[in-house]
Amino acid sequence: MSSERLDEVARGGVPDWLPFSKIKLYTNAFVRQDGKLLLGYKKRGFGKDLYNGFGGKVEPGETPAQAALRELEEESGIAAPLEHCGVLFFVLPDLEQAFHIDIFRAEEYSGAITESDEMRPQWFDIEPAYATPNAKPAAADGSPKEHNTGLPPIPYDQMWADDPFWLPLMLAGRHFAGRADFGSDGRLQKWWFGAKPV
Ligand SMILES: COc1nc(N)nc2c1ncn2[C@H]1C[C@H](O)[C@@H](COP(=O)(O)OP(=O)(O)OP(=O)(O)O)O1
Repeated sequence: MSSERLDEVARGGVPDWLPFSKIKLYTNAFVRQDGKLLLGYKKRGFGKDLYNGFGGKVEPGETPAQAALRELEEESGIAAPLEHCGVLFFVLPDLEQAFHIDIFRAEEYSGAITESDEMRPQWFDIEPAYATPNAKPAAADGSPKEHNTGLPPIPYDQMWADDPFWLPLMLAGRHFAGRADFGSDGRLQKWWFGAKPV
């Protein structure tokens, strides 16, 4: 991401950021198509039982973009023309390492979506009203709105607590960056998110 200033989108929590002694590089990739967002239900390991994009550690000798393509294929069976759209940094109290995560997105894919040992892929509705957490779909006259896709909404209540801050930015086509520090209860304890001006 360029050094252009970001507009602050959200900030909150306690005064001080958590310390960390090591940074590990990760990726996370999101594919959307025809009003749908593909997420994976994590079946094991870190983030088990949460929905997320497809991603993991950047291996030695790989660029983040190469790692993102590899992880997407390994975890969901598909290939996609991924574009970099954001950077996130997370610190958890019980982990020595901090997470530096390059986020990628694509609007098309090839191959057959396939469940892996790690992830069970599932499509969700990204009807604009659902792009923000807790939003209820409504027509212009206020009546409940039919879904075009018939799919469930993005399951923010089964995702990491940071996701409601930046996922809507990604869905809106913004470039973003942010940091979130977690408490030992799994809740956010301090956060900041920003996006490139539109
Ligand atoms: C702490 O907050 C987080 N929020 C979100 N939205 N995503 C996160 C957070 N912390 C980690 N992640 C992402 C980063 C990666 O995409 C995955 C974790 O990757 P994993 O540990 O599964 O890495 P792999 O290389 O696939 O692991 P294996 O060794 O099991 O193959 O979560």
